[in-house]
Amino acid sequence: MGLKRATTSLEQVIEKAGGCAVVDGGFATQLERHGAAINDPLWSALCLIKDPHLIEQVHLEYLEAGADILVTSSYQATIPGFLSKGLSINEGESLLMKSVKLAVEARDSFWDAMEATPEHGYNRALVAASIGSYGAYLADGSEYSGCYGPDVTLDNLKDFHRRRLQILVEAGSDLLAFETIPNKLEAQACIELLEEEDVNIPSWICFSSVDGENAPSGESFEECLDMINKSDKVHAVGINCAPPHFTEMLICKFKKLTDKAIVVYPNSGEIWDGRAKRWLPSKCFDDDNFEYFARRWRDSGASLIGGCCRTTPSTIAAISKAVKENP
Ligand SMILES: C[S+](C)CC[C@H](N)C(=O)O
Ligand SMILES: N[C@@H](CCS)C(=O)O
Ligand SMILES: [Zn+2]
Repeated sequence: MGLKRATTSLEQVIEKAGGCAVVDGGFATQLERHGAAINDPLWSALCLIKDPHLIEQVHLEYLEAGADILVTSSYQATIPGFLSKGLSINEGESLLMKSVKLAVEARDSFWDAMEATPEHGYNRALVAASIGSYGAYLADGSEYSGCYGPDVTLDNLKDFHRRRLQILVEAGSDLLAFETIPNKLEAQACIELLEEEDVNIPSWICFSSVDGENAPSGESFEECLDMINKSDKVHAVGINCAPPHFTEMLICKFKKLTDKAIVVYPNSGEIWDGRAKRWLPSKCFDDDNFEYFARRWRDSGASLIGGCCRTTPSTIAAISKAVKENP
């Protein structure tokens, strides 16, 4: 599944970016800054139904900020999620496709404009299809706990992810971004699915972390990465939507555990209240902190760096400046 030509493109984009490519920032965050109301079980995926133009606009804003990789709006977009809104399977599948098309269109129109601009300094971005964890779909904050209960099996998780993954690949994404994976079982489901579906575009698997040491389930990253290392379908592994204070420590840990590329895109440091569906203030990084630490993260061995929730295009501009202008 997927076009063979894309298999090396993640490595190429890293190389073209000078050894460290920039991932975009908080997607839902930027939708909200434009006024989108997403306090809903579908969260940012609600905009696929209500305001697709805004999705394209946010992608363009991250491209302008210097993102080499755009992550699609499909984090919390799932067929069961759309069904529970009263949509049909066909409509749900079309919305998933649309999440890729919107990012591809933004990337292509931005790149056409840049190619006509002398000395623009941008790279042609890749489109990474977001595959949010099962916990994201549950919409109860369990992507930060990994507690799916005793009834959720490996097969349940594979069934949950399978159709969305097929659609996102078929829609023409350049890579797959598994995001906020909170436990080993779900990472195993992702790996087995990549194999079973014979996915030929690259993918990364990002875990969340709440203690800066382990996966949220309490399972060690040693055991998670041991398993991931055996899969050649996974090109990069890392952490997203964890506090930035943990990032350097986790890069150093991951460096010892894998030869795969390391991807980090932390949130601002604020804490998600899954029940109230809002961010609680906590020790935070501002854009200057991101600029300073992004360089350290790169020097510690990360080759894909961006931001997650509560980061914005100005954060990504700061990261881009840090990692590209300071070799
Ligand atoms: C990355 S979290 C902030 C996304 C929202 C969460 N899955 C929820 O619906 O509560
Ligand atoms: N790609 C998603 C991740 C949420 S944790 C977003 O930025 O909204
Ligand atoms: Zn996030």
